[in-house]
Amino acid sequence: MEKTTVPEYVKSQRVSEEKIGRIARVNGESFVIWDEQKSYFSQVSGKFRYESNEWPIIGDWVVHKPHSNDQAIIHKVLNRKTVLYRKEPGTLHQKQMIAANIDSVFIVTALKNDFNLQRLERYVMQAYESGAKPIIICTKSDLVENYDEYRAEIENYIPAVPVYVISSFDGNGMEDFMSELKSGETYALIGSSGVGKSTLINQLLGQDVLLTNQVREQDGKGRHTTTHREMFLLHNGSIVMDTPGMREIQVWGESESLDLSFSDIDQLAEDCKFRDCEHNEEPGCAVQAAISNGGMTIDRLKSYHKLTRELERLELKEKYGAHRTNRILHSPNSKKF
Ligand SMILES: Nc1nc2c(ncn2[C@@H]2O[C@H](COP(=O)(O)OP(=O)(O)OP(=O)(O)O)[C@@H](O)[C@H]2O)c(=O)[nH]1
Ligand SMILES: [Zn+2]
Repeated sequence: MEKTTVPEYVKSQRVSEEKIGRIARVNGESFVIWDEQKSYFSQVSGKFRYESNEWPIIGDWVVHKPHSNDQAIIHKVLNRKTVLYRKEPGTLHQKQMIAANIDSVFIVTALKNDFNLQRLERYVMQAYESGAKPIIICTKSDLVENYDEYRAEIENYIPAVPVYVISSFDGNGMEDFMSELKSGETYALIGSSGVGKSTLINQLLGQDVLLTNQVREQDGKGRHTTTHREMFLLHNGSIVMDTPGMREIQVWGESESLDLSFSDIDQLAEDCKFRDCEHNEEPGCAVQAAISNGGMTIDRLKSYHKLTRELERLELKEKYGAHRTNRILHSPNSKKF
């Protein structure tokens, strides 16, 4: 039976003798909570259901009241430290909360086939957006000879984000990567389907808890979609979340997270002649100068521009609604993206 330790930022929200626990599994309207003594199956209270327009999400700290040995009612969700979002499927710009109170997001990519620097960069933005720290993990190093070249390419393209290269098959890099995991910290994995997220979680757990694609293929059932979200306690006391539904890339958010993931461009831009330099044709542009003298690649600037435009578009949508925005964006005078 799993239990957990309540951190200070959560304890400080406790009123008198309230019991605090953490949502460790979400399956529709059923939850599993871990508290400091034990775990409970639980549901939200009638009042919560009536008054709140948001359901608890995986990783949430909640106030709960046990009503039997293994059952409890959830009364309140406590303030979240970080929230990981995705775009609501089938909508243009609605955000859906996926997971809460994550310390670091593992951005998982597989070497060789899945490798795409721009896509990685977007995942990094998504992580910054959540408030958590991004960490890049390249899996399947056993499939390539030159994995250090891949690592160098990423480190060069996305500075200031740690990169780990691992193989769940031959164990390469695993020790180094596992030393990154700290007791009491919460990690979520995101990345495309098939990159090896479930395999990695099984490795970390030391047992096959999650079904991997390989198993699904072997048992003839093919791909199946996991609908529940769950977190796992590792032997060293850290927590890893499986968050199905984080497979696709979406971009949204505020320009602030753009600045964070493009800190290199940001830094150069301080020397641009104009404060509002867009680093195109402006005179005295330090970013263009860096490109000329080989200090930065043109691709990097291109993806910066692309993301800037996507974010602007999103902000417009949020401001005016999709219908109006489409008209603005598709009017003959507007830039096409
Ligand atoms: N060669 C190699 N294959 C791996 C490695 N890790 C996972 N795989 C294989 O890659 C396939 C996909 O792995 P999964 O762990 O199911 O991938 P996933 O990211 O969880 O996929 P979804 O659940 O669809 O998101 C399986 O066939 C694994 O056996 C690795 O380190 N090396
Ligand atoms: Zn400039």
